[in-house]
Amino acid sequence: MSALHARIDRVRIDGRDLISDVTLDVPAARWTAIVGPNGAGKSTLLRAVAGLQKCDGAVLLAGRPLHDWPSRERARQLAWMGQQETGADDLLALDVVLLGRLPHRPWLAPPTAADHAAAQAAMQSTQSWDWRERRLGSLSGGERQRVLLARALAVDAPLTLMDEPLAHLDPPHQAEWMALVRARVAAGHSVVSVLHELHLALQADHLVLMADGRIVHTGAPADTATHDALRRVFGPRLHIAQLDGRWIALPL
Ligand SMILES: Nc1ncnc2c1ncn2[C@@H]1O[C@H](COP(=O)(O)OP(=O)(O)OP(=O)(O)O)[C@@H](O)[C@H]1O
Repeated sequence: MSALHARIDRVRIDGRDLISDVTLDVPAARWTAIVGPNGAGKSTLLRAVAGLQKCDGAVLLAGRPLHDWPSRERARQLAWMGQQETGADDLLALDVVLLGRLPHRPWLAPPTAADHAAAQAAMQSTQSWDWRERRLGSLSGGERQRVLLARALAVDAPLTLMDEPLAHLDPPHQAEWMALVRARVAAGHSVVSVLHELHLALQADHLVLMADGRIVHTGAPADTATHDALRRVFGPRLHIAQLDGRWIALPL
């Protein structure tokens, strides 16, 4: 079964169709990367399938319509990491990560020892535990990103959607992020990430390529058809080659 299946006829904002005729199938226990040029509609699609953006269409989460899920259950099933999220700047980093545990406890109940343990494990896995007592707004872009990643991981949801999770991360932490994703997928979880880093997207299990509000190709990152589609969308200067057995893409 798919972790998520979406048929989106359109997303219309201010009289403009930002997404048209999209079918997105997210395989279970796999890492799916969504790529495409600026303005292609990647974030809009991710927000629509997460239920954060109104759309014409239907989204099935683990086979059940998204809007049929009781909200707390849905929040345990689907974790979200958005792009440039604001609003929690005054909170301590640890409290931000503990927000990820909210769906696991009754309304207004204080965090349990298990919640604290999950938050600590998540922060240690993103190397953000050291600044647990610092306010989110005082952190650098990359430090902040690692706290927000820890919050998404602390949910421990079967499906995690991440919009540009690598923004601001230095190369070692990009590699760490990929190892975290791999570990989650090995444990049976599903991950969808919108990425601009094509060299990392090519390490995913499944690639979704968008352009002009549509999905123009889906396939395995190693497939020649996927490479041809990437060059069609990003231009012939995109050089795709193998390095140490992995596919990389460079604009040359
Ligand atoms: N709230 C909005 N109101 C009007 N237009 C919007 C809104 N949100 C997005 N758009 C437009 O929809 C199009 C798709 O935006 P979206 O953010 O989904 O693209 P993207 O592929 O994620 O881009 P990027 O790679 O630059 O982040 C863009 O042209 C954008 O300007």
